[in-house]
Amino acid sequence: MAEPLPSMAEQRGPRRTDVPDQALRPFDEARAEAAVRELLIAIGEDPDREGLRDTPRRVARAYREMFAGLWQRPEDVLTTTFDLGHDEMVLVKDIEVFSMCEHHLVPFHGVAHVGYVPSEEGRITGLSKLARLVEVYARRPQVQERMTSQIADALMRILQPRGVIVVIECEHLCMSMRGIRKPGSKTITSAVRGQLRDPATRAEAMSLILEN
Ligand SMILES: Nc1nc2c(ncn2[C@@H]2O[C@H](COP(=O)(O)OP(=O)(O)OP(=O)(O)O)[C@@H](O)[C@H]2O)c(=O)[nH]1
Ligand SMILES: [Zn+2]
Repeated sequence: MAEPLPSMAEQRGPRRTDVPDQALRPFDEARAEAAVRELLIAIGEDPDREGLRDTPRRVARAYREMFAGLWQRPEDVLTTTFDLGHDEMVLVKDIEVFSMCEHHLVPFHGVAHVGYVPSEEGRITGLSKLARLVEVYARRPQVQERMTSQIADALMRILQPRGVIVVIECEHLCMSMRGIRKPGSKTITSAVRGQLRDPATRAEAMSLILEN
């Protein structure tokens, strides 16, 4: 007989409301594997049948990759900056995003648009770094609203631009493949900081984002 697992009540720690910016501990592949094996048993499957034998290991590795953002800091990806003297808006559109809904641990995916107005000195970053920043926050258990504001706040803090706009459009599979089952619905979130709050600048950014 397998040892009974401790009840959820026994396993729960104190409730915390803050979201840590970093992983609380290193990734524990053995624990992830054991948990997936346990999940397969819980859904009535045989984790020892041929097709499932390697699944706990595969899922553990896939989770390590999908949640890799927990071990990354935005400072580490926004390293390359240049003083180009360009002080007009820079916008990178249609950055593909895959994240995991923290309520159901199923994916949500879509696109992110990230724009900023550089500081007076025109300090800018590499364009790919904006996409890397999106990845840092997407590869975590997330809600779309928090991911949107985390990206905006990290850019403001590290690059110190005059303003930032982040718009994210995603389909949540927890609304498509289960629950309410509404495939195709899109959730749009935005976070606007600094000078981009100004209606004219914001409208310019939004028209660039929405035009095809
Ligand atoms: N605001 C927000 N809600 C989300 C996000 N991802 C998933 N959700 C919602 O989180 C909610 C969780 O609701 P619960 O009632 O606790 O869970 P549930 O019974 O599985 O809910 P249903 O999905 O309605 O079946 C659902 O309404 C989801 O649509 C997100 O990124 N942002
Ligand atoms: Zn969900």
